[in-house]
Amino acid sequence: MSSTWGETVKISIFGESHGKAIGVVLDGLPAGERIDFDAVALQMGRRAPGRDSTSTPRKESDLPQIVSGILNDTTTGAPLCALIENTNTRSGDYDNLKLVPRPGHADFPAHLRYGGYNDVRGGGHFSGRLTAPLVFAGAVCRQILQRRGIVIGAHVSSIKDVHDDPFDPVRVSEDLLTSLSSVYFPVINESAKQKMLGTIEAARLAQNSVGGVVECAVTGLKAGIGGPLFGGIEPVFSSILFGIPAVKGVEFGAGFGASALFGSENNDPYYCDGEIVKTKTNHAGGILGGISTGMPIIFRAAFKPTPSISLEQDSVDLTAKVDTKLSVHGRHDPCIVPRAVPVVEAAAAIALMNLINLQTGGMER
Ligand SMILES: Cc1cc2nc3c(=O)[nH]c(=O)nc-3n(C[C@H](O)[C@H](O)[C@H](O)COP(=O)(O)O)c2cc1C
Ligand SMILES: C=C(O[C@@H]1CC(C(=O)O)=C[C@@H](OP(=O)(O)O)[C@H]1O)C(=O)O
Repeated sequence: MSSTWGETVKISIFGESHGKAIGVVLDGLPAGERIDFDAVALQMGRRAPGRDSTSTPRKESDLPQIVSGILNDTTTGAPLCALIENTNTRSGDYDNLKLVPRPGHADFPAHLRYGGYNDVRGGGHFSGRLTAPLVFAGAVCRQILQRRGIVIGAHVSSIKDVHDDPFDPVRVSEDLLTSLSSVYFPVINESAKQKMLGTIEAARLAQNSVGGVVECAVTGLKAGIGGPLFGGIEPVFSSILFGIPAVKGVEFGAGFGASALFGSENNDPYYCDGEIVKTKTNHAGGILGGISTGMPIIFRAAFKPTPSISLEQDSVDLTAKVDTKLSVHGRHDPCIVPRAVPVVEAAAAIALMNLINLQTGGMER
């Protein structure tokens, strides 16, 4: 299983949901970067399971143990390794799933791909739990970026058919991103959140699940970062975002909506703000030709509804090769989206560290 991503700053995520621990090795970080571990814990806590009825009841403290790469709260330049223990596993929930795969989860294709040797407990290496080390890595990277004026924040843009207000793609402020990125279930319009909570609770009570969209913005990225074709901002961001379990769509700026506009509507007209060239609109989401324009980066990631639901569904018995019924019992998120917000922000931070390449002086301190 290849769970390594990145070139200049490489992350390697290891572990399984019901194994002893999960973790990450971060390679290529600049040395001499002070890391605020309270700020790291804040991000880990926003994603951690066991919060309330919007999340899985599995409780984990998700406190990272630093194995290497940090001395006196400062990066040494050596690979940074962090371990996160699994303390609250209930593997009996998965006894029957080895033989009867859950529709919508990775059980069946993973069984074929790994000859039945994959760990199905808790989803094994396919589990959303593996986003805990991703958030750790992102929490480290975002501090290094923040020191250079780059701020990342996201909100729950929709849950099923309930929508939050969108970001203003031209004027999204650092202050808004900072406040969104410090809380669980961030929204711009609090009244939308109440409706979203109702939608998640109704699905949970009906033994079902719902999906939704996370919208993320980045400010402070200077113009001229990125490149054409495969090394551009969109491909680099997309490849890490699609690595997040349950992500089924990624769009930048006006995204799919741009396909329904005239060129005259979609093009973002330029103007001079003193010495700085800006655009009056930002359908491009701050990216043209894979390169930053200096306007805010805006993108969205769509999450499918949680696959493990207790409603009865059709499955198969892989040993007897007969059709059967399955209702999944265990501890699952009725909706992945609220916990996935810090995961999307983390993926953006790691992607940006690769695009900027601090080792060759991409952005001044
Ligand atoms: C933060 C997070 C939490 C998740 N929680 C659950 C869960 O409780 N139950 C579940 O069946 N899937 C959950 N998932 C989704 C599955 O891990 C995912 O659907 C599965 O690995 C199959 O991958 P795919 O949907 O990308 O094809 C979660 C994903 C994330 C990112
Ligand atoms: C533990 C976490 O979420 C888990 C993600 C997950 C899945 O299939 O993705 C299934 C559940 O695992 P378990 O059955 O062991 O409770 C969730 O609780 C976490 O995110 O830290």
